[in-house]
Amino acid sequence: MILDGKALSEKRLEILKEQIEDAGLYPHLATVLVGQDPASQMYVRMKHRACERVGIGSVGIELPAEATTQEVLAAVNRLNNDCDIAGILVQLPLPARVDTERVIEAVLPAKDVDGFHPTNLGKLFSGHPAFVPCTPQGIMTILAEYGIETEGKNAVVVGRSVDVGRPMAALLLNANATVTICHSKTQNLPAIMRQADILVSAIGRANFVRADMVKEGAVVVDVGINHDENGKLCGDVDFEAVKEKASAITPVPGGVGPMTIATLMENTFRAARANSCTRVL
Ligand SMILES: NC(=O)C1=CN([C@@H]2O[C@H](COP(=O)(O)OP(=O)(O)OC[C@H]3O[C@@H](n4cnc5c(N)ncnc54)[C@H](OP(=O)(O)O)[C@@H]3O)[C@@H](O)[C@H]2O)C=CC1
Ligand SMILES: Nc1nc(=O)c2c([nH]1)NC[C@@H]1CN(c3ccc(C(=O)N[C@@H](CCC(=O)O)C(=O)O)cc3)C=[N+]21
Repeated sequence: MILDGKALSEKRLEILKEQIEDAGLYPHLATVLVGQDPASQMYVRMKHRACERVGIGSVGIELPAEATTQEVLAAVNRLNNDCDIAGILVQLPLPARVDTERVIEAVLPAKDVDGFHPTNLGKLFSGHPAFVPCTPQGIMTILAEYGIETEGKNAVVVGRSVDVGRPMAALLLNANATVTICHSKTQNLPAIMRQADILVSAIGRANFVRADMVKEGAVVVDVGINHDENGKLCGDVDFEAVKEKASAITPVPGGVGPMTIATLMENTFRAARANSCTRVL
């Protein structure tokens, strides 16, 4: 079974558009982009396009690559204090000189639609999620929509980043899976991966996950966004070989990525509903 994140995201965006209309709200998402990285520019454009589709206004703040931590903090503070902004997304990665931690901690947790603020991550890890990072939340939506059970299952998450691997593990744990988190120092990684009923790969290496690392019948979720030797977009998983072994698998493109963006839109609507000072503009 191919887990069609693209189709599911389209469906969720349609539903969301109606919910936003019915609520009589015109939520706004602000993105903060520092520098001119073409991939980051593309992601921000994709997010603004999704906003437009569902009836969310978007404000794009762009700062030069030389911006200081103070300048980024000032931009975030202005957005925190702007009643019309429901959600704030600081596009990552920030240039190395900028103190990413300080910037993320400056975003008001109530506007942190990325779910990266320590308050929101703490809530997630304590089993009381508020805003949850969009990529792992989108993956949970895929699993739920396709009726994939997590309770009691062995879940293996490869990758421990704050934006994907760690919150993915917390969500699976909250959903009663038995969770193992692996990373670049993990010993016997293929043997651990072969134990997985649900295998999530968030590494960032083309064709890392081969068929011999996957248990027959496993559910395989591919978070990776890479380019193969021919420059073609691909995930972490050797899709053609692994799909023969897996009971279900997400493709790249068209799997996790579109669900990340749909979840961002859902989080922004939630932020707007909770934001007592959001007015209809
Ligand atoms: N589809 C989507 O919506 C999204 C896709 N992505 C993509 O997902 C991938 C991961 O993103 P992100 O989590 O931000 O990346 P990071 O680079 O922050 O983290 C990668 C993780 O993979 C681990 N890792 C790297 N190499 C190996 C290895 N050989 N064996 C085991 N573990 C390894 C690292 O371990 P260690 O900690 O030890 O260094 C690290 O924990 C990227 O391709 C990114 O583009 C990211 C966000 C959203
Ligand atoms: N603050 C912040 N929040 C993020 O959520 C965030 C971020 N920074 N930095 C970068 C990563 C990456 N990310 C993706 C979103 C959509 C696709 C996506 O839709 N991909 C399409 C393919 C798009 C293409 O053609 O390249 C797909 O997989 O089908 C991928 C990756 C969000 N990120």
